[in-house]
Amino acid sequence: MQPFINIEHLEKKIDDFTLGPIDFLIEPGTITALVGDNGSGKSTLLKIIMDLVNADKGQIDRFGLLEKEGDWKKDLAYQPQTVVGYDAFTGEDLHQLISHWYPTWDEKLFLHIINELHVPLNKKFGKLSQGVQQKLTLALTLPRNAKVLMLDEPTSFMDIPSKKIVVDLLVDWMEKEERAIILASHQAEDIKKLADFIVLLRSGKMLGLFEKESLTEKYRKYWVTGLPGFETIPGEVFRAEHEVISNQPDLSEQYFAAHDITPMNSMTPDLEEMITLILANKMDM
Ligand SMILES: Nc1ncnc2c1ncn2[C@@H]1O[C@H](COP(=O)(O)OP(=O)(O)OP(=O)(O)O)[C@@H](O)[C@H]1O
Repeated sequence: MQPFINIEHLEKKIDDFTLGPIDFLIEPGTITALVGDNGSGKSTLLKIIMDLVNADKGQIDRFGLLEKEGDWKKDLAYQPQTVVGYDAFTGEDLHQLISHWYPTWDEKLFLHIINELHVPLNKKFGKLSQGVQQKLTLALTLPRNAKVLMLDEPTSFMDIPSKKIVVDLLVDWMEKEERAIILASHQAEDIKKLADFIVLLRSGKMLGLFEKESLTEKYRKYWVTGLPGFETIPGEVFRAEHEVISNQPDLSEQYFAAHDITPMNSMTPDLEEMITLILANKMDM
């Protein structure tokens, strides 16, 4: 199946910051999370995909159309981290304006989101709290029914119950047609629940595109005392005082047995921990 978006050798320099080279595909039916430390280039990458910022090198193929050709914008719905120009309008004003621009607008879905997230439509956007602004913005983005939804930190200001509702709304939205989501997020729970793939960015460099499970499944974390400090055990990719993470648990456990070492406990490491270690460059990949 043809990918919705194909990004090849993309690079962008802004002052002393360099994004890229970036290479990845967005396939129909997938959710990809862009994850990286602050200032790693997630928002810039989304803006380049949306053609709001020009890249210096590389190319983006959107729905089979290269670069600037064709009318692809209706197929890409983008929710920026901060929306500009909404403040003076009420939710209802924005609803009327935006729903008219999109022939595929799903009014039922809009009303459902407003209802689920308790968004008042009679107040000016600028007077709403940041969390409610995010809810209203999502309600004005999701019903456009684009093929690809690009969300930049969509739940960062929301309360915990609302974040859960948004995850459910996005899962439902994905199920209706062949669609895809690109999500820039620092929210570990959203990433865990939603992402199929994770693009890791560190200071503008793409560390890779990982299947979410691949970041945890093959690893095992052991709590262990009595390890020789001078020797790396088979499979070891990370060590702290009484912790070892291994990418070859069988070999590590053979080593423990051969050296009369009994781990106090072991478990599959948490996704958040693995991402933290990789971004901090503390783990051998
Ligand atoms: N308009 C701009 N002018 C100057 N520098 C910019 C501009 N936009 C982005 N940058 C720089 O580009 C880099 C990447 O910023 P970007 O906002 O893309 O990161 P991010 O990963 O989205 O960060 P965060 O997680 O904090 O939202 C930063 O160093 C930032 O200062």
